[in-house]
Amino acid sequence: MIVAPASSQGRSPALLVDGLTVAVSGRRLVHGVRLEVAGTERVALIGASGSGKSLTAAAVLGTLPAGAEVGGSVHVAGVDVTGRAPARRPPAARVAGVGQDPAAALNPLVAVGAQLALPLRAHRGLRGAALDRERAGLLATVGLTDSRRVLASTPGELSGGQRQRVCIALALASRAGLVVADEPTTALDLVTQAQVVALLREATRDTALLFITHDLAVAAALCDRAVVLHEGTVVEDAPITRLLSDPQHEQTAALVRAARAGALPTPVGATS
Ligand SMILES: Nc1ncnc2c1ncn2[C@@H]1O[C@H](COP(=O)(O)OP(=O)(O)OP(=O)(O)O)[C@@H](O)[C@H]1O
Repeated sequence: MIVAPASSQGRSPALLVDGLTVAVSGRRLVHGVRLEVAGTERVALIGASGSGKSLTAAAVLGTLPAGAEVGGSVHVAGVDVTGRAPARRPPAARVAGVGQDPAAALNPLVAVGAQLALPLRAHRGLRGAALDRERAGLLATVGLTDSRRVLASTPGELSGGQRQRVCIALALASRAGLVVADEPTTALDLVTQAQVVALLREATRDTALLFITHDLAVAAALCDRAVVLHEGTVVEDAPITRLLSDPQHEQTAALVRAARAGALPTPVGATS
């Protein structure tokens, strides 16, 4: 089903999640989430641990656990992909994912070059010299200039930051209109975190980004707007500058305090 155009230009948003509910083993964990990401917008989905960020991201990516019950709708570029696995979505509704653990996302036994070749062949039909040029170009885009060495390396021969750069290159390889990055900097040291955030900003210049994080400071460095989740419900959706200066919900205020203190957020209602 094609949704009605959302923007004034008459184009469907890159992502429209409406009334999303997710239940696992009969337990409702996401309750009617609504969020929208326009064409080249970068939006943070933010909340404390357990607030439902990853389940929402998984519903968008089509990677919910088997048996999860989904309600409401997920539209990517106007295409209804609710409950559809990635392989059952048309190319126009492709979503690229970057996870929090690059070591888990990459095949440890296969050289980076071969892993990068897969989406370039499958989604863009590249072969031979064109494939080689695109691989080197993608690695340069993510700041890996020693492309010959990186392409020949297995993931274990790279640093954690280099592995995450490879994952971002993989996400860009399919030219999906929407990138969903679920806590992609969590496993990295502070300096590498800042580099990966800068890279994501640059790499998603022409792409929509849904950036999942518990850290409002990281979100502010990358995104213009944030959707705040609490116990599976959206409690606030506003420009990040407004969230920082004038949080409307207690949970947002807790995230602001945590960002200012450089610490992890304490869920609202916690007694310690
Ligand atoms: N496969 C699953 N089976 C059962 N419960 C789950 C499953 N995945 C998540 N949950 C539960 O759903 C709730 C939301 O989890 P989710 O992973 O979406 O939170 P999150 O905001 O991404 O947290 P974190 O920041 O810690 O990753 C939590 O209570 C979690 O325990």
